[in-house]
Amino acid sequence: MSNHNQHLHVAVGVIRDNDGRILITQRAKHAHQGGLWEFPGGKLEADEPVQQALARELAEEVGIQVETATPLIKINHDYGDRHVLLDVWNVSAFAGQARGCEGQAMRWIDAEQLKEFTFPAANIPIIAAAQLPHYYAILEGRSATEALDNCQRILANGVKLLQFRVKSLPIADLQTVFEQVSQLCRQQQVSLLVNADLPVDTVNAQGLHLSSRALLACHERPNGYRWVAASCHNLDELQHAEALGLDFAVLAPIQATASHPDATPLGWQALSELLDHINLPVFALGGLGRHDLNRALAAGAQGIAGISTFLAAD
Ligand SMILES: Nc1nc2c([nH]c(=O)n2[C@@H]2O[C@H](COP(=O)(O)OP(=O)(O)OP(=O)(O)O)[C@@H](O)[C@H]2O)c(=O)[nH]1
Ligand SMILES: [Mg+2]
Repeated sequence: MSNHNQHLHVAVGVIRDNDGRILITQRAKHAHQGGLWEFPGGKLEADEPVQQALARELAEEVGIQVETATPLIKINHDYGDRHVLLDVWNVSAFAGQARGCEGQAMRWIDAEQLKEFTFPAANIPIIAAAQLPHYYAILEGRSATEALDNCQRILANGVKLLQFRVKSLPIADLQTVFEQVSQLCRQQQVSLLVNADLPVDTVNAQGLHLSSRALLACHERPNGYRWVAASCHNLDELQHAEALGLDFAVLAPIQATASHPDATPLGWQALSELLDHINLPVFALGGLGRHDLNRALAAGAQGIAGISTFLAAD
């Protein structure tokens, strides 16, 4: 029987142990995408809820009992012979000792090692999502002193992903602040993305964050960065970011915000509907706080981006 145009809904688990390592297994040689590495999981049965399928598949394939699972990302991918909806969950607590119940090879690896293994094509955004944290802080400041102070407050809150969006400073001050922020980020293993008018040769940042205008002017992914992200406000911009192969996007505004009083908020429902069409980790931004994380995850987002919410003490 031909599988052509088959639509499969698949429950997939990114399982983490107490050290934050991730479990990967190798697909059987003769299976679809055989021999490649994967995150354990499998097809939903008729009328089976996705979380139940996740628990069943992870028990069958790697012998664990899921205790805590939160949504990570949904991927729609067409392999030509079949269409898959990969419904991917972070499994942060489980009982039992993982083992390859079907005789498959299995490894526990650090998130940064994921790129050393070959996964099916659909997994590229899953890997980015698994490597990214839930919070993305945007650093602003009206003076060098204020920017540096804000940076220290953000890092003290445990943020591991930071966008440098300091504008309107004399170039010499901007460069000095950038150097100081860079150094703090290196010391504290924080990934830094630059969204500022700095001369390219002074920017030794790991990442680049494109404004929506810069995104639309790009025809290919900028070279040489560990992370490239973009600010988006609608489906067109999100699709452009995905087509360029960017690592993630920020979508705004979700709620009303004092910093952009004229912008119409998208709301949670529109966020969720937009994300159903996008295979990219997306942070929700605009009028949100850290307490909105679960709501953002339920809508299919990677997490929360923000400015002021990361300045306040936890
Ligand atoms: N489990 C899993 N499946 C993936 C991943 N990436 C990906 O493209 N797939 C695709 O999702 C589809 C379903 O997965 P599966 O073969 O694990 O389904 P299953 O466990 O129910 O297999 P079975 O038919 O042997 O019972 C396959 O076409 C597979 O290629 C991944 O990371 N994990
Ligand atoms: Mg499977």
